[in-house]
Amino acid sequence: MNDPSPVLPAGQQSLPVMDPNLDLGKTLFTARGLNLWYGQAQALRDIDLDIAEKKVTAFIGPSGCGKSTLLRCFNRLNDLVDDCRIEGRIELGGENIYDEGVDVADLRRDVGMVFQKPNPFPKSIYENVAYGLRVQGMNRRRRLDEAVEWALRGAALWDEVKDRLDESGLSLSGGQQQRLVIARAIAVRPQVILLDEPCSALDPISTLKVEELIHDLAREFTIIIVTHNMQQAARVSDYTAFMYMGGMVEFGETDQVFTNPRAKATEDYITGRYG
Ligand SMILES: Nc1ncnc2c1ncn2[C@@H]1O[C@H](COP(=O)(O)OP(=O)(O)OP(=O)(O)O)[C@@H](O)[C@H]1O
Repeated sequence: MNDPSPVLPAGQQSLPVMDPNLDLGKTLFTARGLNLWYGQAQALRDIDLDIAEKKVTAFIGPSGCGKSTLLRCFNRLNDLVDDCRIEGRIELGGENIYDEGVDVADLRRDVGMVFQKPNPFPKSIYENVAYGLRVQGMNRRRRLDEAVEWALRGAALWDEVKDRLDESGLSLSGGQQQRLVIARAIAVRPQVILLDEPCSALDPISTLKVEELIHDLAREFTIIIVTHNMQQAARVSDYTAFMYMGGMVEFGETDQVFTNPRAKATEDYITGRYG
């Protein structure tokens, strides 16, 4: 019988996941030996991965391969899942974020997250963005005004909402809501923004706006994005990680992964042979 697993080309027993010539520049996260189980089911297997600072890294792969699970490891969101067990380490600034004593609230402030479906609070546009700043103790109106404007400009939304800041965030279109949520995430000036399929609920024009935004945000923030959309990964990311069945099959510069994949499984996936 032929090998039913497309993870490795026939006859190839192991493949260095990372391109040996890859130069990531400064790395922000270093994940080593990461394994994760939901109950008895293993969802991540021996993941080693470096995330470059102020670049966009995309996770791609077929449904259920573990992309969102891996993304949620970077802000310990999986801690909230009963029965989830994690082994291995992820270092941020030399410190293992899974060490006992790490303040998870601090970590999540430093590593913001935006989900698939826009989720503004049922509050005004202004208060949506000011929320995290108020939690941090910023109360002076002038400073809040400046920070809200900065975040809305950063999320490419200011011009569309500057005259309606007191209206509900829920009154915005889906694409505007997603940019509002991005403004809320960047307002507290995290180092990292995790994006879990941020465009999958958006129309093509809103998608384009958010993609342009991702590109601009990478000047200031480190971005990790999960996407089903391979064209999107190719358009927005500097580095791409291809996952399959909980494992990391290939990681490299996005151009290389899409034009000259090293693993046959990557090639099969990006040419649509499975997915
Ligand atoms: N909270 C959970 N409890 C139990 N199992 C889970 C949980 N979340 C994910 N899983 C399982 O872990 C595996 C990986 O799921 P994950 O959502 O990370 O994959 P994905 O690649 O992001 O998938 P998709 O592209 O469909 O969103 C799947 O088998 C999924 O059923």
